[in-house]
Amino acid sequence: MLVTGKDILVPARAGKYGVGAFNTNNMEITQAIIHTAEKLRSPVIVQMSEGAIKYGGQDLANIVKDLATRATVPVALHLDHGSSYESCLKAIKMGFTSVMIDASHHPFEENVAETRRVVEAAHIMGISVEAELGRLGGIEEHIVVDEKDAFLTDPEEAVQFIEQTGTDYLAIAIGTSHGAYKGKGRPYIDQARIARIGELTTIPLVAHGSSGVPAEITRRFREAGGEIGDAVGIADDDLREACQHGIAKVNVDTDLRLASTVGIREVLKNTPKEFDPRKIFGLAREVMSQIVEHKMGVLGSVGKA
Ligand SMILES: O=C(COP(=O)(O)O)N(O)CCCCOP(=O)(O)O
Ligand SMILES: [Ca+2]
Ligand code: NA
Ligand SMILES: [Zn+2]
Repeated sequence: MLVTGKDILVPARAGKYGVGAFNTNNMEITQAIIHTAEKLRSPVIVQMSEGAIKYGGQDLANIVKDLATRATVPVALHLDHGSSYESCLKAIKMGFTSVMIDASHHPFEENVAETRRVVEAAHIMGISVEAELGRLGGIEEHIVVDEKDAFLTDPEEAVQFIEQTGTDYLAIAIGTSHGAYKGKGRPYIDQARIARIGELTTIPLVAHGSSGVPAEITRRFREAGGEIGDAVGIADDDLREACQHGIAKVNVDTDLRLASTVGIREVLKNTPKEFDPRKIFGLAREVMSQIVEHKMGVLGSVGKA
């Protein structure tokens, strides 16, 4: 059933488990996410960035909404990294049941003001809101936040921010970053900071940049002709621990990008005579489903629907 993000995340925070928020850009990715959630009896969030909306538009949103509505588990359709009030309202008009207003690159007061506007409008329409305080390293949706400017979320500021905005859940900067290159060795994640914010707040917390970039996937990626450097993602144990301290929404896009590319490259490499799109995209869907299954197991959302 199609529900709001709050319907999914409030129980997750209370139950100390994480719910995967997986980005989609086409039908096969959407099927891999929602069919796997049904198979595992797991709630799930399907999210579209502004880039995905540009790419798939209402067509893609309708595919997600239809699968979500017919799904036997709770599914929310979420706008990822909404860059403006207008963008959030447009997404709500398209049928999204959850929207992120990402104003975290603005000074505190501006972020509060922009977030409040979205919260007021979204709540009138029964839609829940994700806001962000603090900056991830790496490439943010609209700006490059280089390491020295990246700043982690201040726990006391987070309390103020939540009180002043009424946001339903909060993305916090805890050392993670978007993309396949999250650092050398074991990427840094500030568990003490998560725990502190979790102690001081009650709303669900959101971890961006949570792809694990599994070694098996990068090995297959190279093996099938792809080129990727020493990519590394967040360790499964670090994600598990973060969900014990208040992280309830866990954003994953890169792992699905890598998995779908592995599937496509392997078909093209191993069966050069193949040109049936169902074969070419079918293996990608299968590899992505395996990734979604693994992630739901790590986060503890299996059987929670
Ligand atoms: O936190 C994450 C994903 O983190 P990850 O990179 O670790 O998977 N996200 O919010 C996904 C961001 C995707 C935006 O990319 P496009 O604009 O190209 O659609
Ligand atoms: Ca941001
Ligand atoms: Na988001
Ligand atoms: Zn993100």
